[in-house]
Amino acid sequence: MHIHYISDQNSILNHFLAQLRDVNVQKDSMRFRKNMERIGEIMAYELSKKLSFKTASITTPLGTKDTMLIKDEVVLCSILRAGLALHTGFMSFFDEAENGFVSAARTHGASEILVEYQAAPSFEGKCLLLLDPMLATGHSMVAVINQLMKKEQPKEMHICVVIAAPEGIEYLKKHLPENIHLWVASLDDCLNEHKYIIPGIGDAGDLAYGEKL
Ligand SMILES: O=P(O)(O)OC[C@H]1O[C@H](OP(=O)(O)OP(=O)(O)O)[C@H](O)[C@@H]1O
Ligand SMILES: O=c1cc[nH]c(=O)[nH]1
Ligand SMILES: [Mg+2]
Repeated sequence: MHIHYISDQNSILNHFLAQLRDVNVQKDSMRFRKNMERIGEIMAYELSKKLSFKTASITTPLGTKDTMLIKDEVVLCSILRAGLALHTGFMSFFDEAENGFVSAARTHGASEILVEYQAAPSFEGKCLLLLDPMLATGHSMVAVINQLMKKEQPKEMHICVVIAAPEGIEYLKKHLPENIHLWVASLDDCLNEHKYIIPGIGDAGDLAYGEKL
């Protein structure tokens, strides 16, 4: 697996991550969603550097300019619910991307994953980006990928997460093909006994959309 840490250099990304984590700022769920979106935009920009490009000739009012434009067909697929705000950020940069949504529910203390809902376009031969802010045990991500890959194979797969636990990364390495890319904004310390990332941010879905029953 090729792992890319997008916060290995200090940048304004640190501010957005700090606000996501800060218990006082977290009370403002609109800011939480906005920061998730902004991190999606930054990650989309960094990831775009690894895509395939082709030359295009652009006509200006005064001449023409050869420019390198993205050749890959991009499909964005987020995991419900917490992936939605991140998805919005990616969409605002990959404006021609097709979009898919898959549900994953952690049951029995996060050891079993229910993947019940799937609405995704064909990604055969395309560049598939899987979006979820949290990679904790990695079980949700692997369950979703196994479900999606039953029928089709993308040309390239990029997993995009904001906060990752080392346990989740090890799980992906064990259960997914080697040629996958993993994009991470922050690598945190470990999981607690409830499979939450420490120090993490808490429950990303609840912080963005409110507590569920
Ligand atoms: O790596 P794992 O241990 O599988 O955990 C990560 C999953 O947990 C969170 O979703 P959650 O189940 O809380 O659903 P939600 O988005 O509806 O809150 C998160 O957004 C991931 O999908
Ligand atoms: O820390 C965690 C782990 C899983 N899901 C979350 O939202 N947060
Ligand atoms: Mg949740």
